[in-house]
Amino acid sequence: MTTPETVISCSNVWKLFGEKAENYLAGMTGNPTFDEIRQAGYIAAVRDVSVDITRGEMLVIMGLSGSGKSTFVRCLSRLLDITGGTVKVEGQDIGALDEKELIDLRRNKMGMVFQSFGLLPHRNVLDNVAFPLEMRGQDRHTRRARALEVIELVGLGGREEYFPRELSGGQQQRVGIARSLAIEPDIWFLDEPFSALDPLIRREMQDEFLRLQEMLGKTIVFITHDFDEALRLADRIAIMKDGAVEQCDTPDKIVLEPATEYVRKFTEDINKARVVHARGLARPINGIAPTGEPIAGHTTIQEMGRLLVNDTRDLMPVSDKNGKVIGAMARQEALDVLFGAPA
Ligand SMILES: Nc1ncnc2c1ncn2[C@@H]1O[C@H](COP(=O)(O)OP(=O)(O)OP(=O)(O)O)[C@@H](O)[C@H]1O
Repeated sequence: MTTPETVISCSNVWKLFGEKAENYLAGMTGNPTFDEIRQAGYIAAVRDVSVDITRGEMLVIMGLSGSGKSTFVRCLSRLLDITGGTVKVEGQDIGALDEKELIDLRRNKMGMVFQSFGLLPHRNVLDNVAFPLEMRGQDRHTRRARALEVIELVGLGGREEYFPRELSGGQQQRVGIARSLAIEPDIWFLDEPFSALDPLIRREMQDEFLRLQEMLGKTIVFITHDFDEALRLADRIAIMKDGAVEQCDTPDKIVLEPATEYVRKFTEDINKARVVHARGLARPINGIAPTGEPIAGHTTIQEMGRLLVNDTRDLMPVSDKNGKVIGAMARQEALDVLFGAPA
């Protein structure tokens, strides 16, 4: 098995707001809480965060308002300078880049989408999408061809001549997405891109987004404060509180094994059967392999509800997407997730 390649690596990242924050951080002893730091006159927007993001992964950052999500993601592209720690992008310490190198990195490797769509009102869809290519100095013909391609990709083919005011919120956000895709970024930062949309459109956009990701396989950091959205999209979820990451894990792990009381509270109202997959319950096979038809690892417990109830096996083999058996799932454990484990 090949080890996944790390694209972004954060080690002990701190971002404090306040006068001479570096000095305060350098003199800091122990592990002060968010409130203790505030009493000293600083806001600890990001507190000692270490996380690696691998190629093609979708990491969803979630947490309540003010927990540090946007600040953290801004540190990853050095839109904000960090107070302590290191952020490496493809092995390069971005704190060591000069202004020009930084602009090149952002222009060539990184795409960003924000909640406020940020479209240029006097430009039509085509010209909005082509804008970053224009900034790169590409000729008219090349930018038009690329813009048309991504407009098609996000499902807005035929609306190239429309102006933002003639589009719905969902369509405007598609333009925002197309614009950030135009430059073919390897790394994509999305800060609550769907939160201004009404629930139905939001769900449609999530489906659309999953479809796009299936095709493009980008490395994505996606912020949301909607847990359902996080569960639908994420390979891993990082839950932030007071600037720190409480847990960074797969959705299955987050709901099955919350690392802290805070995470447990976050997950308590979630229908676990909808989130947990067969692969999340699969354990390595010791001794005799279970028999019978394997369960596909990506099946949720909810999807296999009927099978679980009717099957008689204690242990069921679980397979990966190539059909290879990767472990065994105890049927009782899956039934406990389905019906809620007895207290
Ligand atoms: N420029 C700034 N100066 C001082 N404090 C700031 C600044 N930017 C953010 N903060 C503070 O840092 C903390 C984290 O803010 P941040 O915007 O990262 O949170 P968030 O989780 O993204 O919130 P939201 O979901 O509301 O966008 C908050 O306490 C905020 O008030």
